[in-house]
Parts: sequence; C-alpha cells; structure tokens
Amino acid sequence: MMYINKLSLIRQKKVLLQPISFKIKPKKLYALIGHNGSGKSSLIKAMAGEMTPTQGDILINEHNLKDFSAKALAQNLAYLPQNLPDAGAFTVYELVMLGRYPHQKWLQKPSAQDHEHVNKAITLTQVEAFRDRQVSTLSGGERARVWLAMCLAQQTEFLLLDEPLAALDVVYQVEVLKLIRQLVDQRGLGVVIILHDLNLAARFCDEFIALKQGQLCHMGDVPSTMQKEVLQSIFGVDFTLLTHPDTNHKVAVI
Ligand SMILES: Nc1ncnc2c1ncn2[C@@H]1O[C@H](COP(=O)(O)OP(=O)(O)OP(=O)(O)O)[C@@H](O)[C@H]1O
Repeated sequence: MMYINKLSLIRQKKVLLQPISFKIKPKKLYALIGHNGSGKSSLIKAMAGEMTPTQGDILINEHNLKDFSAKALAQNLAYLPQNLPDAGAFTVYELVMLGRYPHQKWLQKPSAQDHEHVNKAITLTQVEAFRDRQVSTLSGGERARVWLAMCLAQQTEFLLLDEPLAALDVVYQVEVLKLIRQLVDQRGLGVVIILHDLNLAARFCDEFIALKQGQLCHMGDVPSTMQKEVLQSIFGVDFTLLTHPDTNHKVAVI
C-alpha cells in the first residue's frame, strides 16, 4: 500500500498542492485527472520522490519515502515522467536494461534473469522490431513504449505514469492500457496514470483521483465519477453522459 498523508507542495511562494491524503492499493489502476496546471505532475513527482514535499509524508508499505535510498525506491516504484529524458546513444535493449539496475550489484554483468525481464518487457510493449536501434532514432510513440518497457523491466509493485499515452496513436493507446490493466490484474501492481481522455480512463481504470487548483476535489470509482455534476465540478464545463452500446460504460462528451 502507498499512503499519501497530508502532502503539500509549495514552490516559489506558489501553492502547487494543498494538503492531500489518499492511498494507492495494489491491484488497482488509478486515473489522475484534472485541468492543465491543476497539480497532477507535481503530485506524481512527489510520489516518485522527485519533488520534496513541503509538508506531509508518503509511505510505501509503512516505510517513509524519505528514508529510501534511490536504489531501494527504484525496487519499489517505477516512474515515467511526462518529458522523457534524452536517451543519448543507448539502444532500445540497453535502455530497457537500465530498468534492471535496482536489482543488480555495482559493476555486475546482467544475469540471465535480467535478460529475461528485459526481453519480456520488450515483447509486452511491442518494441521487438527496434531492439537494436538507437532510441534517439525512434518516433515519439515508439520511444514512449520503450521507456514504458524500461519501467516494466524494473519489476516494481507501484507504477507512476505521467501521460504515457500522449505520443501514441489510438491503437497503441488502447494496447498500452490493456497491457497496464493486465499487469494490475495478473501481477497485482498498483498503478497511477495521468490521463486526459476520460473515456479511456473510465474504460480501463478502477478509480479516479481528480485535482482542481492543487486540491483533491474528487476521488471515486468509475460509476461515481462519470456523472454530469462530478465532471462539471472538476472541469467547470458541462458534459453529456451517454451509454456505450457494447460495454455499457458511461461515455462523456462535450
Ligand atoms: N517548480 C515549480 N515552481 C513554480 N511553479 C511550479 C513548479 N512546478 C510546477 N509549477 C506550477 O504548478 C502548477 C501545476 O503544475 P503541474 O505540472 O503539476 O500541473 P499538471 O496538472 O500536471 O498540468 P498539465 O496537465 O498541463 O501537465 C502549474 O501552474 C505550474 O506552472
């Protein structure tokens, strides 16, 4: 379990997050939603240990995040940032292998198990065709899947993904969400994913966490979130809710 306990963030006198408390359970997929600038990336960065909270604590399985070494944190939690770093001259295989570093000893050669996890992550994210290419030569969508593969190779209990679908075409958006759903259901991961597409979120996620101006304005399951009044209160615009004829899910349109 991951506990976010009265977490607040202030930077340059600006309140990015008001005190926020909630928990992330294993075997659950959480969609983090809200307007541009509502604080989603800041929250996920704090949860990943990339931004130090002004107040409050984050606990992973009862251990305070601030007491984890970088390596111990990376054994528990993988984070995919919104702006992917430059992968330099790394090939796809080499980059995905970096995801194994928390499980390796200093200067140790990758083990057969490391290679197995890397190959599996490459297959799951459907990037086998480019495994020996330099990451810098890939398209935006291909690159996004390679970075996701690196996170999967990390074999963590928690996964924090900041807009992982942004560069993907609609087919890969669905493929990646199906894959994440599978990891949640079969491997018991707890996953937080920032999504702007409410209907994809409603189709694949279990719970919504909604931010508005740095405040937690709503947290709830799909039926309690896909309501006209709730979406109005989060986004300040009127939605019409339809029922998908095949899945019976609610679909929000403007
Ligand atoms: N280090 C910082 N110093 C000052 N302001 C910051 C800092 N980091 C973020 N902000 C501001 O905090 C607000 C929230 O930013 P954040 O990136 O968390 O929003 P977001 O919900 O992820 O937005 P988007 O959907 O556009 O990615 C924004 O107004 C941003 O400009």
